Amino acid sequence: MAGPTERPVLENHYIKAATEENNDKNKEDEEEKQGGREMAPPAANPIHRSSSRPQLDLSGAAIQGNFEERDPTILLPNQSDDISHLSLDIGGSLIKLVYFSRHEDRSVDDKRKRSLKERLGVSNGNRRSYPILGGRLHFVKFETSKINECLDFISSKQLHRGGTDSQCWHSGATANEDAIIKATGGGAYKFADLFKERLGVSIDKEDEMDCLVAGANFLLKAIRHEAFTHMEGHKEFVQIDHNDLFPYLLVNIGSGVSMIKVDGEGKFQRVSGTNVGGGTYWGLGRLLTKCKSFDELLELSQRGDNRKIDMLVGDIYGGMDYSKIGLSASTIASSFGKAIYENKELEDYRPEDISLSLLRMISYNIGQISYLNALRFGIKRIFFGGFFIRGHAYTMDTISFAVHFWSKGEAKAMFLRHEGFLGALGAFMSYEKHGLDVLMAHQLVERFPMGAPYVGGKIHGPPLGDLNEKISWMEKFVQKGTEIIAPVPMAPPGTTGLGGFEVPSSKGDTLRSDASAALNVGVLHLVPTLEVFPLLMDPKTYEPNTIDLSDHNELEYWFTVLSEHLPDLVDKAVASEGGTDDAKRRGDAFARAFSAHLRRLMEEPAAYGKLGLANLLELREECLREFHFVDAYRSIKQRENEASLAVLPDLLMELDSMNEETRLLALIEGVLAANIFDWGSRACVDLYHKGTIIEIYRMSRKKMQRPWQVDDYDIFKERMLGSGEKNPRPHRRALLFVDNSGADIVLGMLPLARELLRRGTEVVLIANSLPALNDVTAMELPEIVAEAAKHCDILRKAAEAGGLLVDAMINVQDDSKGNSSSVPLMVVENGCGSPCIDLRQVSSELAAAAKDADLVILEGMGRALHTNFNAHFKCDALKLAMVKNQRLAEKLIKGNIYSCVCRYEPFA
Ligand SMILES: Nc1ncnc2c1ncn2[C@@H]1O[C@H](COP(=O)(O)OP(=O)(O)O)[C@@H](O)[C@H]1O
Ligand SMILES: CC(C)(COP(=O)(O)O)[C@@H](O)C(=O)NCCC(=O)O
Ligand SMILES: [Mn+2]
Repeated sequence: MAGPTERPVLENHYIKAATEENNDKNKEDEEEKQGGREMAPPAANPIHRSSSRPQLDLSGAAIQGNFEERDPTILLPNQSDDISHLSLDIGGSLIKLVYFSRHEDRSVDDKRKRSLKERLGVSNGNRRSYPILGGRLHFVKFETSKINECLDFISSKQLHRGGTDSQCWHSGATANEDAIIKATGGGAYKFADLFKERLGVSIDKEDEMDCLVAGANFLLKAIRHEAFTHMEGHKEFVQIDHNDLFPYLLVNIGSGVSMIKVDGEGKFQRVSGTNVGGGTYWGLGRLLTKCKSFDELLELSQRGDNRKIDMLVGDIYGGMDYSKIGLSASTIASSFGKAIYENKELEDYRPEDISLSLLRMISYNIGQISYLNALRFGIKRIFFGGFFIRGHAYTMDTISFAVHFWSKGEAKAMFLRHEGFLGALGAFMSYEKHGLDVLMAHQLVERFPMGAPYVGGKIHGPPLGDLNEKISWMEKFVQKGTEIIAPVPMAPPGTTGLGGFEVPSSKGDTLRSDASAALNVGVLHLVPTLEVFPLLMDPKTYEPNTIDLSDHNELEYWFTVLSEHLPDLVDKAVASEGGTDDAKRRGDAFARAFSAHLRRLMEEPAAYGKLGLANLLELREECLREFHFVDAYRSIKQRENEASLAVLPDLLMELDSMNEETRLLALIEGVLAANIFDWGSRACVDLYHKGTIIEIYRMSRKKMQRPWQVDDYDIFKERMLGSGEKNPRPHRRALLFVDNSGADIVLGMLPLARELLRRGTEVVLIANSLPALNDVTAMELPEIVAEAAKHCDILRKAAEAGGLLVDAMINVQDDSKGNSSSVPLMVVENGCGSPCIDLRQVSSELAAAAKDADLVILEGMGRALHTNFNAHFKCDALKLAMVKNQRLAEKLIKGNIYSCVCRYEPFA
């Protein structure tokens, strides 16, 4: 288990200016060196989930001092980061820093995409008079006593140069003489001169309460899993209804405590506070225990027994309860009360016991005063923020217990994942026209890269400047035999027993070190182009995940599946990058990083927010991208596409020889059979050693017998072909969420698309924006369609009408010019880079394409089973998948591996 002892390792290898952004430049350098550009998919990365590459000017970069020294500093004298905005909250104990790094818009707006946008009515211009920028929000903190390190950090990242004034938020202006940084907290006044002197910037002071409230309101509205309850060691995320947020009581526990009644945006009143707060615990605790750090003090408390120093009811009542007024013998009657009558000195008490008594005293007191204020104003919800809480389970349990106890369960204590950053976020929001205030949950994606800077001080966020640094840092851990920990810290599992006034039964063993990033926050990606899929029946109640991993058995099972799959994935990833030594090293680092995430999540499943299987599968893809594996299954996809395209003409001929009814069934069978090509499934990968693609496809087709385990085919058939004489009206537009490359798309989904086109339905093929396993991407699909169209008039005309063949079809005789009657076939990216799809966050093109659609077809295990199995739509929906996992088959559909799902849900 990692603990504070890891700090020296971090410190040794930290390079101050080599920051996260360096990754991107470095990546480009590496790609250039390896000639990897041609291999990589086109530079267009239309959805900036993780692919931003702000440019750094590395010219003149130099290590100051000896690399072997602790803390070597790299200076980048010429680097002016693409516009950054910085805001600060300088408190009595800690400096909180929020900064923004911009995604550079690298999307290639090619001819095909432009025509698609026109067709779909997606405007490039924003509805606002100024665009909301895509980018990333980073959260870092420093101890206020180490303000110089904070200034070094700002200076090394040039954070003060981007945000010169509110106008340059959009213009990318560089430094000027009048640079201004928004800051709140007392230090904004106290240190204003120091900032001017050291960085040449002026501090624009923002009111602390305004900022706290603005920050809290933003988080509660825009971050989906921000607020949670924590009772008796159990953490549960709370869905906040935006229309029913106010009033609430905000209790910010910093050095001191503020209690603010919040009635709306900018509408609030500081109703109370207490001087017994985080500073009291840390200050008094330091004096009484001689602890050197806050975390040390907190960790001591976990091994303490407060009965040694607190006076309990039983101590006064001779071991008995005072049951008449509901006090048990073990209730604390008087914190530290035992010290008055025992003839002992400070040295006679264990620091562990003192720390726990102090923590309980302060937490109960704050909980109680908060409750009284909530009662005063008839408020039921209390949100607690501030770094006193530090994601520490015992602290939260104690506060929750107090609120619950005194309010007799009427009031609820809730906590915030960005607990200490409310003020800094609020200050950030006070920059005019940044657009943050109007961003909504669906436009924010939180990522957890290894070693994202989180904690300042000597560490300045782990030493992970460029990828090389990141890998060296991880290798050092391995050499030292220290377990690598995921970037997000860990509150001890099962921290408390009863909480409350009883002696906690277990307080956990170790407190995750601050050095590993102390809270449950990642890097917040702002992606203004994401939208909620408009055809969702009820976005508010929509939950993408079918499998909830908060069930420990479930988590354990999927953890094992993903762990066992790792070696094969690493092989493929390394091979996809030419099998070079560099690729092997990155592969190794990826495996360690992803394993660390898995371990971290096993210990605390809610560490990164609410965890579903889709999140885990996406995390794996993100982690691959983090280690610069652009497309691990590239060559496999290519090989399978080619093999499948070679047999497509025969399949089409066979289909065309059938009558309508036989053909429709054959098409659905074909989709289900071809969904067997899934490199994410252990069972399927084993299968691929036993035959060629075509052999496996044939075998799968042969076994495709109805009834399927879930079989709504007859209703679907009736909707498509009607019954008796009546010919039903064809669907206007079908959205086909396609899955895998190769046979799946070529022999399964494309023939189905062709049938829909033949019947007069517009078809939109929706594919991933970024690679994930062997899934086909929106970038690859036009090429595949073009190849298929060489063998098929229907596809060709439709693709032409859809603007798909603008540059892909060179060899084909065009006999369809002027044929305006053909129904278009389009390809649209979904905004994802995962085998699953969260329909709350899709590309704006997909949202636009959905406008006229009356049929949604979701294909594959990831899109139709792991996610969206229970999703309802405002149109007809067909979910098609082969279940390639025994346990899932049993659990979800009471079937077996290779059972099939054909679920049709007509819109009433
Ligand atoms: N690494 C740390 N160093 C010092 N105090 C910490 C640390 N982590 C958590 N704390 C607690 O957080 C409190 C500061 O919380 P914060 O919300 O930053 O308030 P302020 O704005 O007053 O500094 C400290 O008084 C202490 O109780
Ligand atoms: C990653 C996947 C969801 C991809 O399936 P697909 O959407 O391609 O049908 C699936 O392969 C999966 O759940 N794999 C893990 C389970 C296993 O290996 O059995
Ligand atoms: Mn897939």
